[in-house]
Amino acid sequence: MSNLEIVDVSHAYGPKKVLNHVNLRVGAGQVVALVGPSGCGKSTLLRAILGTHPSTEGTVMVGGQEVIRPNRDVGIVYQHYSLYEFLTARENVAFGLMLDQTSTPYRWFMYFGWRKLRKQHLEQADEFLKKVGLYAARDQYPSQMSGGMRQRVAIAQALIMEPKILLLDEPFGALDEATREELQLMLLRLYEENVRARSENRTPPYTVIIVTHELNEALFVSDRVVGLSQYHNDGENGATIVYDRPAPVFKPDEPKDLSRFVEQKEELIRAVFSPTFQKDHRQFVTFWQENKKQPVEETSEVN
Ligand SMILES: Nc1ncnc2c1ncn2[C@@H]1O[C@H](COP(=O)(O)OP(=O)(O)OP(=O)(O)O)[C@@H](O)[C@H]1O
Repeated sequence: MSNLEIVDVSHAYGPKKVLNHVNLRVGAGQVVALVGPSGCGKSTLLRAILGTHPSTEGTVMVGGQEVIRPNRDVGIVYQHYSLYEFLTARENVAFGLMLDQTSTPYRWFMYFGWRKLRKQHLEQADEFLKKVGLYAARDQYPSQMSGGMRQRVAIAQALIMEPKILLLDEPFGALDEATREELQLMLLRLYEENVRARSENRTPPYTVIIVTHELNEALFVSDRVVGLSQYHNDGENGATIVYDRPAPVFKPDEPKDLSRFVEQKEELIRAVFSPTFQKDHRQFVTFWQENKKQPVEETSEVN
């Protein structure tokens, strides 16, 4: 079973058709970069996956369940961090678990049980802060942190809920170049956990869709690039997936060798961003055919 399955999703805002028969299947452990021209409907698609704005047609399934409202199987981190200013890093990360696992009466009337649970949640938060390289700052408040540190906390805050899919909506867009690179490496480190889990026959823990305007970032941090675009033969009825191919996988300790994806970046620019490159939109939608390592049942393609 795929972690995310988008089946024939179309969306319109009144008469304005934005998404046009979008189909996408994402397996556990994939890190998908979602790119596309400005205004093509990336946020609309994310909102349908999140369940805040279900699509006008089609179905979104996460972990085999139809998404009709926000739920804990889908996490999201936005460009502008939304941490609780009055909580430390570890308290911020533990906060979701506390809300999920305790009620107000429980916290009031089961004081000792609550204290014990809280200790466990804070310990779990510490583990996730280690994963995002922020353990040393666990007792700092957001006002004492840089933008990059806050974004790491936001990612740990989302990961601790163990979502079936984590949506990252331009997560590094507000950061300077050097900090952005550090956070990209952090994502590659998380991806290494997926690789390790796969090699030990465990389910890889992190399944991610990252929306980014930066094509170098898209190709660097993901193992699959999906292009959503209105530039295709039926574009007047909205954007659809016109590109879906594997991306090169980098290791965090390797040099960032951009030459490994120069050709693919040019292909992506033509296939997704060029208004004049007329094409059958299936031509570059070949991820499952190309990725032979996936189980057989995943190879029948969509769209
Ligand atoms: N609530 C809304 N009501 C009407 N039109 C909307 C609404 N939200 C988005 N749109 C329109 O739908 C289209 C897709 O918007 P969306 O924000 O999903 O695109 P996007 O690809 O995320 O854009 P960007 O890359 O610029 O963030 C745009 O033309 C936008 O103006």
